[in-house]
Amino acid sequence: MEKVIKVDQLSKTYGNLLAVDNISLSVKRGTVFGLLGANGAGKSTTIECILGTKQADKGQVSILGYNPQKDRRKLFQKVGVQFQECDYQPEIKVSELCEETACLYKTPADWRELCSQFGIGNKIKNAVKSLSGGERQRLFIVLALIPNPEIVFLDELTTGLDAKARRDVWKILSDLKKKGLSIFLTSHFMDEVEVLCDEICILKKGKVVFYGTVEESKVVSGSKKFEDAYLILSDEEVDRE
Ligand SMILES: Nc1ncnc2c1ncn2[C@@H]1O[C@H](COP(=O)(O)OP(=O)(O)OP(=O)(O)O)[C@@H](O)[C@H]1O
Repeated sequence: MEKVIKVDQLSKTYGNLLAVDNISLSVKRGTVFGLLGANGAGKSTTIECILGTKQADKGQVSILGYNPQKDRRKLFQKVGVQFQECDYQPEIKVSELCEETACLYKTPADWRELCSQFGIGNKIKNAVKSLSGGERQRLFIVLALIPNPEIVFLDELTTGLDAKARRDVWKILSDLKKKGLSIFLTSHFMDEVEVLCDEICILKKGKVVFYGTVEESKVVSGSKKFEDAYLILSDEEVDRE
């Protein structure tokens, strides 16, 4: 199967801190890849180095065969990114932000349909700043999908969403995956990872401590439940003792 993301021996330091330590991974087309790890394990830094928004100290990255730093313009049309926050004019409405975003792409998705799929169809006339935290989070997923991307990066996918909204998001992403979308996500919710991810990589202090499927993680750790497997492999239990 074609690999849409290839990362080879990526490292990134902040001063004396080795935040990403020699990470290699790849993502196959039409699959969901989950990057997991405790707070501070290096997930966001890895994503930013993959996207080229942060300069890695070492390593090679290719997205859809392009170098993300050199071929930013070409990748812009093909890759969606969910931001935790984004800059928008203070009074801008949901519809205006979506329209402005759609204008940037050659073949944008129907943002009205996306908004209603994500349960914010009745909010499009409202100011973005008036949305609840969970509504804004859903809007940011919509914005990431407006490019009609081949790959989408979703950092802390459903943080702040209620139980129903989380399940709705899982269903929509599963449907998009069936249509060929490749998804790179981070999440602290193991139920979500278990439902969505074809492959996972667990980081601890910037290093890969497990790479494989959810099922394999259970076998390797001798756990029946994935959450237990995650805690054992990421060593979070030991750290908290
Ligand atoms: N700009 C920065 N300058 C200095 N240190 C940083 C910077 N950004 C991140 N770090 C540190 O690098 C490490 C990795 O941070 P990162 O944000 O990548 O972790 P994360 O796995 O995404 O965490 P979380 O789950 O809390 O979002 C942490 O120790 C963090 O404090």
